[in-house]
Parts: sequence; structure tokens; C-alpha cells
Amino acid sequence: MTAASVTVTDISWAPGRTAPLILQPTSFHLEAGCVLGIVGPNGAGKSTLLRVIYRYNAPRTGRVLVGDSDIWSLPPKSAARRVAAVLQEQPTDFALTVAEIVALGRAPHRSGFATPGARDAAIIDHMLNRLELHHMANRAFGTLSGGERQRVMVARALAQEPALLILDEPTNHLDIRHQLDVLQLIRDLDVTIITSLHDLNIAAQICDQVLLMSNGQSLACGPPDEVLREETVSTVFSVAARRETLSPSGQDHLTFHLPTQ
Ligand SMILES: Nc1ncnc2c1ncn2[C@@H]1O[C@H](COP(=O)(O)OP(=O)(O)OP(=O)(O)O)[C@@H](O)[C@H]1O
Repeated sequence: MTAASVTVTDISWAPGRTAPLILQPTSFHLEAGCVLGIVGPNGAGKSTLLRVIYRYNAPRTGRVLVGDSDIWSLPPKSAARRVAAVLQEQPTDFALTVAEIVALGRAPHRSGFATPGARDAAIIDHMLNRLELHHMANRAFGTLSGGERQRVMVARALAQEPALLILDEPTNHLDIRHQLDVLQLIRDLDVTIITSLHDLNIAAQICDQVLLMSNGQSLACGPPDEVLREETVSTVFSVAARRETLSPSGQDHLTFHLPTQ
């Protein structure tokens, strides 16, 4: 499947029918193949927004279009062929091998109890190689380190061949080398990506658009250098943020300090 545009219109969410909203009505549009970074302080609502988009928490209002399809109107299996997610919560299938977990990504593409075909096997193999997991394909998931598990979950999501990939803090647990690798992968993939990120400099580096959240609300959405201004970041994160230009790369870089009283 190739990348699809995403149009989110006025989605809101609360934990119960009468509970107050945790996610206030939120809208944005993302072109096919672009990367959207969702940033904001702890408890801002980033994961909550992602859960509505990947069809885990039903919105109280609004809709999520992936291409022309409203993912909350699709049968779950059809939705899973369009949207894949890598979450902070990891599966508890600790006895399954790495290859078996990655193979789970092919399930939405099979009918009934059909066994995996040659194409499924080729895709699983490709993802194991791409995420440098081949040498541990037969290891039980439960024996892996946090970073290795994270890479397995990315491989499983990509094996799903989604049009939209949702990532919740994708570089958590990863060492610098594998962080760079996953970030490079994110840039190179022919899918649309929505990812929550804590590191604002990484967000500025890899995202086409950034959505800034605070208190369950979307405050701004646009190109990183327009959204991540010193004053905005300072106010939303309660820090003193400064934008500096790095030498010799010429790249902008935000630094943060506790505000002086
Ligand atoms: N099911 C729920 N019931 C009650 N409150 C919830 C529920 N899910 C989330 N919340 C609350 O909603 C707020 C937003 O949570 P969310 O996990 O979306 O934040 P976040 O921006 O992803 O935070 P973090 O950066 O800390 O991961 C938090 O205050 C959280 O405690």
C-alpha cells in the first residue's frame, strides 16, 4: 500500500459518556507521504490523540479520513490494512519468536485461516533485514532488550504495509545508533507518518509538520520553524528556550534552561 493523506476533523475524546473531554476538538490535514510530529508537555494529550487516530479509542466527535476512508466506519481488518501503530505498551506474547511477531503484521492481509504465502515471507524477511533483526529471528520476544523489542515492533508495523504509520515515541529505549537508524527509516519510508516525540530538535529535523499540544488542545500546527518558536516553546513547556544556529552544519537547535525566578 502506498502513502495516503490524512484528514482529521474535530476529533474529541473522553474516558466515559459523561466524563469531561481529555482531548478537545482537534483538526489537521496531512499530505500523503508527509511526517507529522505531535509534541507537548507530559499529559498534553499526545497519546490520546494517537489512540483515536489508530482506531483504539472511539472519538466522541469528529472523524479520521485516511485517503477517502473514514477509519472508524471501516471493519477492523480493513482499517488494519491502512493504519499500523507502534505503541509504548508492548505485547505480552513473550514466548513468540521475533519472526513470529513480525509475521503478525501480515494478518490483516490474509483471508480466514490461509497460511502465509511467498509474498508474506518475502516482506517479513525484508523487514527483519531492514531493522537488523535477522540474527535474532528465532529468539523469544521476552528475551530481548527494550531497544530490540522496539525495533521488532517497528518491523511488525511495516510488515502490515500500512498507508499511515502511527508511532508513539519511536526512539524510546533506542541507543543513538538505532535512534538515527529509525529516524532515517521514518524519513525514507513511502508511508504517511504521525509520531509523538518529546525531543523538539528531532521533531524539527524529521517532521514536515508539527502539531503542538497542551492541556488536551491543539495550540498550533504547521512547519517546525513556525510552530517551535522560542516564545511558544518557553510558554508551553515552562522553560526558557533559545534557538541557536549550529556551526558548521548551519542547523537551528533549541536549547532549554529553567527560567530564572
Ligand atoms: N482513560 C483515561 N482516564 C482518565 N484520564 C486519562 C485516560 N487516558 C488519559 N488520561 C489523562 O489524559 C491526559 C493526557 O494523557 P496522554 O497520555 O494523552 O498524554 P501525553 O501527552 O501522551 O503524555 P506523556 O508525554 O506523559 O506520555 C493525562 O492527564 C492523562 O492522565
